[in-house]
Amino acid sequence: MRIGIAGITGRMGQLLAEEARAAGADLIGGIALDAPEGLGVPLFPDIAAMAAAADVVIDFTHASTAQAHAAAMAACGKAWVVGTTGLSAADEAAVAAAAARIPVVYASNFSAGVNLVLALAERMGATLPAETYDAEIIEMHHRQKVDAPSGTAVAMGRAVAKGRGVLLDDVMESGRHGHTGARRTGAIGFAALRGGQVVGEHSLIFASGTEHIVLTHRAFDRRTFATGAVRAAHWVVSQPPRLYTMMDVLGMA
Ligand SMILES: NC(=O)C1=CN([C@@H]2O[C@H](COP(=O)(O)OP(=O)(O)OC[C@H]3O[C@@H](n4cnc5c(N)ncnc54)[C@H](OP(=O)(O)O)[C@@H]3O)[C@@H](O)[C@H]2O)C=CC1
Ligand SMILES: O=C(O)C1=N[C@H](C(=O)O)C[C@H](O)C1
Repeated sequence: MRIGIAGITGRMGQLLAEEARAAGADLIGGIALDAPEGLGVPLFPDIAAMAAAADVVIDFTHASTAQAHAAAMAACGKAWVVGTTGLSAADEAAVAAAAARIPVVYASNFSAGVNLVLALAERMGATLPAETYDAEIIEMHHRQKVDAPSGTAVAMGRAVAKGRGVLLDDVMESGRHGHTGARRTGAIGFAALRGGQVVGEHSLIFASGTEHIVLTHRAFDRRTFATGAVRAAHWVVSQPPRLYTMMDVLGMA
């Protein structure tokens, strides 16, 4: 299988290149915003040129690329694994539109552990009444991270909202500051911390007047995301056009 990597110079891109090779794939090269000389892998001028030479493109770049990459991938007709976070509603609509023509796995987190937490989060949302259990999500990441709250935190919030039969957009309270008033019943709260080189930590808290339940996931090595994304690439390349998640790849959907 021929894999191309969008964002090959990045923290994730470098590990994706290692993991693609370790999994026996043919790493055809990558693209970056401003790649240095002597990277040791072929660099393509843009995603369309790379996709033309690949069977599947793994994309961990920046949200600003999402709409252009979606259009280029749909036109090329190749499979696409998207790990970029911080996508707007319009960006996500563009990814979904591309998935009408090509198979796409789009996931905010490719670790198996987080995807199990997402399944549990939906179940807890469905089971624990919103009137009694306040849902709050805390995440911490490295100082270089550019989007907040993290894609994983948003996915956790969406899972809880789905379990409660509401839309996250209608109940999200993010980054409280100043005279906020009392907490709204049924709100799902978010707090984002940034510092040092934290790979990724997420806690989902359900707090009632008499008990707290906390689900915590800690990633110690971002290789867990890279191995998951390469696994998704091997899986998606033989799937029909559709928008898939990592839960589909893991057989948890
Ligand atoms: N879904 C998941 O499991 C995970 C998702 N992520 C997400 O992946 C993304 C990348 O993270 P990370 O590797 O830490 O970030 P980095 O900043 O380390 O790397 C970003 C990469 O994207 C490239 N890039 C940026 N803008 C463009 C552009 N316009 N066109 C082409 N390439 C571009 C950069 O190129 P250059 O070096 O030239 O600037 C670089 O190669 C983030 O959105 C992050 O949240 C991260 C970890 C896990
Ligand atoms: O930017 C990161 O590093 C990470 N981003 C993803 C997210 O936004 O959830 C996944 C992981 O937490 C690391």
